[in-house]
Amino acid sequence: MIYTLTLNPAIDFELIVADFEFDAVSRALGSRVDCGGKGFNVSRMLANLKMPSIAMGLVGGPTGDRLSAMLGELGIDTRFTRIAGETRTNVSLVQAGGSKHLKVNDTGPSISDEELAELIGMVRAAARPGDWWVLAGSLPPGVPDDVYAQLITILDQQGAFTVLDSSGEALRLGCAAGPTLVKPNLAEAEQLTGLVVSDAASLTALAQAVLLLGPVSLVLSMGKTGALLATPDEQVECISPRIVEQNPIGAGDSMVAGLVWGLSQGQSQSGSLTLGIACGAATASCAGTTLGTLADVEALLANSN
Ligand SMILES: Nc1ncnc2c1ncn2[C@@H]1O[C@H](COP(=O)(O)OP(=O)(O)O)[C@@H](O)[C@H]1O
Ligand SMILES: O=P(O)(O)OC[C@H]1O[C@](O)(COP(=O)(O)O)[C@@H](O)[C@@H]1O
Repeated sequence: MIYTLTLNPAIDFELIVADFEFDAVSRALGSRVDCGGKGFNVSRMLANLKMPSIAMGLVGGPTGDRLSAMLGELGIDTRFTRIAGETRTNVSLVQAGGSKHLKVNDTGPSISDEELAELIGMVRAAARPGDWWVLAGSLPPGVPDDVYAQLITILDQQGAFTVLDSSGEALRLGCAAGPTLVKPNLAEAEQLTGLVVSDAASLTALAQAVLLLGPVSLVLSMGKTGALLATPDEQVECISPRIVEQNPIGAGDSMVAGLVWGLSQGQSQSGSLTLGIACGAATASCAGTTLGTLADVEALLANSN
C-alpha cells in the first residue's frame, strides 16, 4: 500500500488575472479551487494513475471538511486526525495566457501536542513492512522540525519505505533519519547544502552533499530541465519532455507520485524516474492547479521512447 501524509494540507485557491498590478484593484478573469497540500496532491495524482493510496493528515474546520469531501469524491481512502484549528487556504494569482504566477502559502493552524501525538500513533499503528510512505510538505505551527525524522525512524523500524519531500530544517533533520528517497527541487537542495549550481561539476557536488546528509537516494528536480537521480553508486540525469507549460504548481508532487508508482511496483530507480518526469511534465502542461491524467502521462512516455 502507498500512504501519503500531509501535516499542513491546504485548499489551493487560484485567481486568473490579465496581469499583475500593484496598488490597484484587479478583477479576476476566472477562479478555481483545488484540493492541495503536497501529500494530498500525491494521492490525487496516484488516483489519476489508477493507483490506490491512503491519505493521512491533520485537517480541521470547514476548510478541512471541504478537503475531506474533495478527496472522498475522487475515491481516495482517507484517515485523518481532526484538529481544533482551521485548515489553511493557499492563494495563487496566475497570469492569463502567460507563464507567470504569484503564490502565497499560509502558515497553517496551530497544532497541539495531543493532536500530533494522535497522528504519530496512527502512523505507528498503520506501519507495515514493504509499504511506501510519502511524507510531504511544510509543517504547521506547533509541530517540531524533527517530526519527519521521528516518523521515518518509526516507519524504518517497521520495514516500510519512505519518500520525503519537504524544505528547510524539517528536510535537513528528516534526511538524517535515512529516508529511502528524498525529492528536493534545485532551490531547496541549494538552501539545504549552502551550495550553488553553475555547471555539471557543481550539480554533482550538490547531489553528493545532499546524500551525505543521510538519505539512501535522491531525486533532484529541476523544473523544465528535468531531474537528477543520485545514490552513492550512481548518478542518472533525465531530461524532461518538451511541453507547453501552463502551470507548474503541483509538478513536484506529481513527480513524487510517478516515482512511488514505479518503485512500489518493483521498477528500477531509473525506470521510476522516467515515470516521475512524465508525471511532472503532464501536470505542468495542465492549466490551473489540475494534475495530469494517465492519458497525458502515457502520451509523454510514448513520445519519449
Ligand atoms: N515546464 C516544464 N516542462 C517539462 N517538465 C516540467 C516542467 N515543469 C516541471 N516539470 C517536470 O516536473 C518535475 C518537478 O518540477 P519542479 O518544478 O522541479 O518541482 P517542484 O514543483 O517541487 O518545484 C521536473 O523535474 C520536470 O520533470
Ligand atoms: O506545504 P507547503 O510547502 O506550503 O506546500 C503546499 C503547496 O504545495 C503544493 O502542494 C504544490 O507543490 P509543488 O508545486 O511543489 O508540487 C500546493 O498544492 C500547496 O498549496
